[in-house]
Amino acid sequence: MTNQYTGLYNSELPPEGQRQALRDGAVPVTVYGLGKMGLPLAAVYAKTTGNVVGVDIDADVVRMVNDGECHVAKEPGLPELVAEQAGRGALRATTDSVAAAKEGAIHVIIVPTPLTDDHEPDLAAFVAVLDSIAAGLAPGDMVVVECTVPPKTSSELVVPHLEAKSGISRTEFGVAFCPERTSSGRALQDITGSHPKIVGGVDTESTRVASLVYGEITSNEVIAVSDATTAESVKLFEGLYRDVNIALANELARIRDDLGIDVTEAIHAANTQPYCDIHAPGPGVGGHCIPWYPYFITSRVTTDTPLILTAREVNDSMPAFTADTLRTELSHAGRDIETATVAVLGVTYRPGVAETRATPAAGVIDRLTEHGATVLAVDPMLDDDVVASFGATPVSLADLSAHDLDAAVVVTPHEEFDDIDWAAFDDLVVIDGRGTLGDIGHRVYTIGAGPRNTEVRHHD
Ligand SMILES: NC(=O)C1=CN([C@@H]2O[C@H](COP(=O)(O)OP(=O)(O)OC[C@H]3O[C@@H](n4cnc5c(N)ncnc54)[C@H](O)[C@@H]3O)[C@@H](O)[C@H]2O)C=CC1
Ligand SMILES: CC(=O)N[C@@H]1[C@@H](OP(=O)(O)OP(=O)(O)OC[C@H]2O[C@@H](n3ccc(=O)[nH]c3=O)[C@H](O)[C@@H]2O)O[C@H](C(=O)O)[C@@H](O)[C@@H]1O
Repeated sequence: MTNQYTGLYNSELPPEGQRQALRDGAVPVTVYGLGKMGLPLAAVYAKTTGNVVGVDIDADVVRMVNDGECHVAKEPGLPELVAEQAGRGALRATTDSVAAAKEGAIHVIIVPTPLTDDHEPDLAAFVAVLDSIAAGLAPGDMVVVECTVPPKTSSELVVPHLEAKSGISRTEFGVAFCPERTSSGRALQDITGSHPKIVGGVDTESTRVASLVYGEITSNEVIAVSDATTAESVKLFEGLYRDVNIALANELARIRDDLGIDVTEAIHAANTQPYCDIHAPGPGVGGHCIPWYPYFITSRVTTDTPLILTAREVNDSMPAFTADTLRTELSHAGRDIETATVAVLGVTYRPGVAETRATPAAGVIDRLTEHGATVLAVDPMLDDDVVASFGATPVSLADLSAHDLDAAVVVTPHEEFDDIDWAAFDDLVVIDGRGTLGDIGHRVYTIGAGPRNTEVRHHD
């Protein structure tokens, strides 16, 4: 197997020669995973290097990329970039991961690293990619891990696994953890410059190569930390910080009725102090990142982590709190949730992102069902079968007013909900999960802010 390319690890070229080789396409890049994060990343690598092959197990994704189409919704600039890079031959896609590994000199891994039901990191897809890379690894290659992994994965799994499976000494290839710090909906700007890029290698040469590569990808600074485990921890700490601070906001929202204030108003005022950054309360914490990353730490340490786990308990309690609050508000209005028809608005984990992993809507639907309610659900980004899989009756936004609703719960405020004609409904009781509703002419309880417009109405 000979690769007519320049491997950067232990390269004898001077640094500027390495950068030029990268920009000239003489350092082929293989990106494993072409999803919400992998496709924008591959497209940016293609724009920078002109020589990227993307790997995905989903043949439809591969076909669309090769046709210059973008399967990721609501990513500004991405459809144009994919079309442009595929059109000029800078970005190709394949399901043949081994063939693609043999072509690559830089291997970028950005496949799902989910959690099992018993809160263990599930690295099956990640290891499958390692096996493919091992089959195509060559001396001088660089492996870049962008998907979030537990601490020590790069040094204690990636390196020995690749060395054993490829037969190539660990002294001949590089491995670095370079976390994806991207938010859906702003992927291209996040990948190319919103934040400094963190890189951490399993050895000095790996850190050097990762710094050189990302110096060409981002317009922001590249922060080289001490090693790969430090970089893995940076990514997880960011997520832990977010989860714990959302939990504080949620706990404050739970005591809102005791205090009799608008807690979100108090949070906004408190945050005018530069040392205070209390996050926003809501119906729960979803996605395959923030609610899962804490377990990437707790599953790997022996020391007790009461704060991390308590924050998870608080955040996981919010879907039930939301449904229980609706039951209370209906009761205050003289109505019984057991005979109520309730519409859950928004099933994805956050607006504008077609992702349902760990969505709070699941817990809200479950608890409403436990209370005996008839539960409908609306989500403009999801197919009916996906919505139905959560145990609710799917309803289109257009048909919603045809239903005799008693209540609604806004879990995920998609922008399409701004057009709802609330006047078309009689005497609703509404839970506003994210504080996005204005004066809609119905009784509303906003998580964190509390009830408004509560004068009793006669329900015919
Ligand atoms: N979604 C986000 O906001 C962020 C995610 N991340 C990290 O990136 C990872 C991926 O996230 P997303 O792109 O959102 O996931 P996604 O589910 O949107 O896309 C994953 C893609 O990988 C493909 N895939 C699965 N197994 C594969 C395999 N063995 N080989 C090749 N392709 C495979 C899937 O077909 C899919 O197209 C996450 O698990 C997380 O660790 C990091 C920062 C942000
Ligand atoms: C530290 C941080 O801000 N991480 C970001 C986060 O993005 P993600 O797509 O998971 O969305 P998110 O805004 O964190 O929201 C996660 C969940 O938490 C909820 N949420 C968020 C912020 C808040 O104040 N209150 C709240 O309840 C959201 O509704 C959602 O259900 O996780 C991404 C990741 O690591 O995958 C990361 O790249 C992103 O930069």
